Amino acid sequence: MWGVVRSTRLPGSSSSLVRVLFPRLLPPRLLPPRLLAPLLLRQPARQLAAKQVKGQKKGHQKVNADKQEVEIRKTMTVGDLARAMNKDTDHVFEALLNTAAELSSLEEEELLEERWIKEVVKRSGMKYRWARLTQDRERENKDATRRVLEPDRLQPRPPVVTIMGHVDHGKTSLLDALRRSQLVEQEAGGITQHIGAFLVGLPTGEQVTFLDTPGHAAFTSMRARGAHATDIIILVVAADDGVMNQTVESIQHAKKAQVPIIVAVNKCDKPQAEPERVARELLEHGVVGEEYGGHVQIIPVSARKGDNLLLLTEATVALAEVLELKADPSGPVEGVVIESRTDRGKGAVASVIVQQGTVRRGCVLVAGRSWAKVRFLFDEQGQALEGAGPSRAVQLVGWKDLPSAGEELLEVESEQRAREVVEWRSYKEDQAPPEGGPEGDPGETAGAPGSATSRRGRPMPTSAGARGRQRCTRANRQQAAMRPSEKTHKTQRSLPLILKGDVDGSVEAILSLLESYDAEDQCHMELVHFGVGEVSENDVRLAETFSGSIYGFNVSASKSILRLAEKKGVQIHLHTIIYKLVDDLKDELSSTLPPPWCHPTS
Ligand SMILES: Nc1nc2c(ncn2[C@@H]2O[C@H](COP(=O)(O)OP(=O)(O)OP(=O)(O)O)[C@@H](O)[C@H]2O)c(=O)[nH]1
Repeated sequence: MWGVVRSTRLPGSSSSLVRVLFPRLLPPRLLPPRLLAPLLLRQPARQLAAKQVKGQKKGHQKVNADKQEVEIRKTMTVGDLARAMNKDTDHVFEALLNTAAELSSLEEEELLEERWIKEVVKRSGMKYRWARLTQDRERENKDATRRVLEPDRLQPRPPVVTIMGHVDHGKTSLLDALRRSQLVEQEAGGITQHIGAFLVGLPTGEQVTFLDTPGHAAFTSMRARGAHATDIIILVVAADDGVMNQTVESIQHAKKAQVPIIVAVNKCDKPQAEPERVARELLEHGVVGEEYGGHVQIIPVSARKGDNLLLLTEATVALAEVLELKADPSGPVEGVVIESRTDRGKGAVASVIVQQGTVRRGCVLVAGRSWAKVRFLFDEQGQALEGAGPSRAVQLVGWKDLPSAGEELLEVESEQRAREVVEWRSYKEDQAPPEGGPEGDPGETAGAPGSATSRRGRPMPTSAGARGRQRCTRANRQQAAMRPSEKTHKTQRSLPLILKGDVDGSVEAILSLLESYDAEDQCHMELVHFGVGEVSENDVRLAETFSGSIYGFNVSASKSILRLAEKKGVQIHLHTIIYKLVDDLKDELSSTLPPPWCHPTS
């Protein structure tokens, strides 16, 4: 989706240099003499230097002491190593020539194997020192973890349900209809707040918590996490449209997360409705309805008319009984953050689903790298609560920083302990390998700091926020590590970016989209900073320092900020439609490329 307009590789980019330097990709006779000569010259020089060192056995100790020391870690990219050695990345590639290292696929942001890290240092006439090992030995694990549950304390709890399905099949209408039915039932005059989830009570007294996740394709990553925080998925399929792409995608999410499905065949009020056809189409995707001998309940409904909504909720409760959902309402709180935002009056506010324990005022909680001493709890009607037990969705006020959606929530014994956990996680996150590294799918990183584990022990995908933070830290580190001359004479084209959004969920969704950017070799997208809230003076200053642009989604910028930006030559792009923002960004990335007729020759 990112295809930047011109596809010509930029001469001089590190990847093209690798190919030039790597003889297997380009036979030596094709190498331009300008590049070949220094290579041929350097090789014997290095061998000679090695021979000289061998011959000087007596002076060996002294030579070793004189060598430049490089601090190495087990996880280092080519770029990291180059910076640690105070060299450029081409030096690292060059040092790996004539070794078995896979240079053809090696890029600046790729992790190097430990043996190649050592080899590069050795071949550069330097010596290494393990940085991380000594630090790790000194640093004890201070993280907070989930507790081991005691079976005799467990009590039945309401199910947490996510509604998924194809665009326009009626997810929002169904959620609204369910929420309305609840309001009518309670006859509550309170204002319904969007807190990412709401509780529906049945006439029989049972309750269901519905996760109110956004339905658009752009929010796929959030939905994936929704599936992990949920007990049951209601799959909405329009009776007049049948099984479509995102219906299949939702089935896959459910299967991957091992969450059972109930199918709501919506729009059954329409004359074109064919619920039987939907049931047949679902068979092809392994969703077997009861009438075909399977276990999946397929219920015809109409969100518009409110038909069969009670039946749908009852089916959900019946399935929950089969699942024997239980939790311990006592003991330390555990949960998951489903939404977070900054409120003018209340400060950082997080909507969470409680999974174990009962959250109360005064509880000290950690979520990722944020912590809170709970000052207030509110339900979706804006009513203050004394406490909220398992499966309840509540808004919590009292956070020091905004936690990210999808993050695991854990109670700790004191504020001091919370600070300790957050400090430990920040340290671990800074140490973590970059996304796309050899440690597995970045979306499925288990046990990484700030990532959550579901109640069934399934790993929750790392939030786009956590990955974005890693990216930001690296971008800032790289910028900080640059010599002043390099800051002004960077050869690789790059677009430094500052991203602001109204709520955490929208920032996460945009970060997920940015992750699919695949034209790094043409223009490097450098995420300098991202966050929730209006465009601030600090954002403009950052953009000025990095010569970058600010992109805002559903946020504004005051007149004084706009004036400051104009004065500093910083561009602010404000959007209310996510795809317009992405299109605008694509245009800006394309505009950083040179016109096709003026590629530099060296
Ligand atoms: N006739 C009929 N129309 C419905 C029903 N439910 C939803 N619609 C209509 O279908 C359209 C899409 O409904 P939404 O609830 O926005 O669908 P959605 O799946 O949430 O859409 P996205 O958020 O874009 O994925 C709207 O025009 C609704 O009025 C229904 O039960 N019957």
